[in-house]
Amino acid sequence: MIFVIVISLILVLISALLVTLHFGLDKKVVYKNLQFKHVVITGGSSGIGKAVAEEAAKLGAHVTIIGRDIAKLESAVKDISVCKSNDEQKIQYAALDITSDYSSIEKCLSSLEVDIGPIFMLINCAGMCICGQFESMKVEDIKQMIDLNYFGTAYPTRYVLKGMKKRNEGIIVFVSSEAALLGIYGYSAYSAAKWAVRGLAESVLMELVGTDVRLMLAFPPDTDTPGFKQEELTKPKETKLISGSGGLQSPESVGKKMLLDAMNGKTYSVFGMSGQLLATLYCSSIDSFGQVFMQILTTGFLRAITVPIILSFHKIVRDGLIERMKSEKKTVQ
Ligand SMILES: NC(=O)C1=CN([C@@H]2O[C@H](COP(=O)(O)OP(=O)(O)OC[C@H]3O[C@@H](n4cnc5c(N)ncnc54)[C@H](OP(=O)(O)O)[C@@H]3O)[C@@H](O)[C@H]2O)C=CC1
Ligand SMILES: CCCCCCCCCCCCCCCC(=O)[C@@H](N)CO
Repeated sequence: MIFVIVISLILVLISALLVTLHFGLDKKVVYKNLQFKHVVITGGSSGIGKAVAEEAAKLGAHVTIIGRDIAKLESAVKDISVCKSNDEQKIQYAALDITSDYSSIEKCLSSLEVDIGPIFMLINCAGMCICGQFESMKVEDIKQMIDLNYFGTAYPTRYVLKGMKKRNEGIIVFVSSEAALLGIYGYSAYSAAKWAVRGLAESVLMELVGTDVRLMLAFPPDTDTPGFKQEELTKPKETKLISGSGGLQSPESVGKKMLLDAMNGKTYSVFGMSGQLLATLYCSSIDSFGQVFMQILTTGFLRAITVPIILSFHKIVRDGLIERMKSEKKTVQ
């Protein structure tokens, strides 16, 4: 009996491999340098976005950062300029609220292209997280999560796609979050927006098959940025405990890896063990035969590891509930 099962599994694997070979993998597009290429980074005045901007400047790019606060933009331009690899590079900013209507986004980005040149790389990094139990969240915050994290990515992307497809070159980066790979207590409204970012990315990706334009989706875990420090102030204890188990990265390491992964034609960019684990289970990119083979060998085993982890998260929530009930009783007495 076991012999029959093993033989059938091997036959299934071999036929799957033959069919995969028949269709062939998508062409891998690698961009080796950014010398004098125009790189636009929304949210480039702080945290992860600023770190990516500094890396792009080191690689010789013309860099435009986008944000709302002009003092922050000016000071970031100074810091990014220090990273330039030659004097002809232009480092500048554009003040724009990325939640504005489409025509404002179009106007801003097209004027940047007139000034500096066609956008070669768009990094959609502007975003933020407001945490809380869903029923207690301000209704306007729920909408803000989608306006900023989703539309703030969708609109600039819609604008750059036409030109990139026409020139048959370019890279778009979407910054999602590990919170778009599994639902987490306290991240509801934010997570839904980052999940939408993932849905958009994977569909647009398929629309780019056959071209040399690439789109990469990044899933950072907690990263020690000004935005993260702000979010920690109101984050429920349960969210801190669960989210913290993914570790804390530095914006510099996330920014550097993100930029290199995008230039190397990766579909997903993940950070640390938690990112590897979650992406293997829930994303399963098809970049190489070796990668697919590893996925086939490991996913069952990884599922066995993650089920107890997820259940331990549920225990954190149950413990929090018991603690709150106890303290409510005390205050009544
Ligand atoms: N830090 C973390 O733990 C993680 C972060 N992420 C994601 O990474 C991205 C960067 O986060 P992080 O570096 O922590 O954030 P920061 O708060 O440090 O920086 C956010 C940047 O976005 C800009 N921004 C915010 N709102 C707008 C707006 N309406 N229009 C234009 N620009 C705006 C800010 O400038 P200004 O305020 O001047 O507009 C700033 O430049 C976000 O999308 C976040 O969701 C994902 C996973 C983990
Ligand atoms: C199922 C397998 C489990 C394996 C271990 C997984 C650990 C989960 C950690 C999730 C971390 C989510 C971080 C989101 C950070 C973020 O987006 C905010 N900080 C935004 O600012």
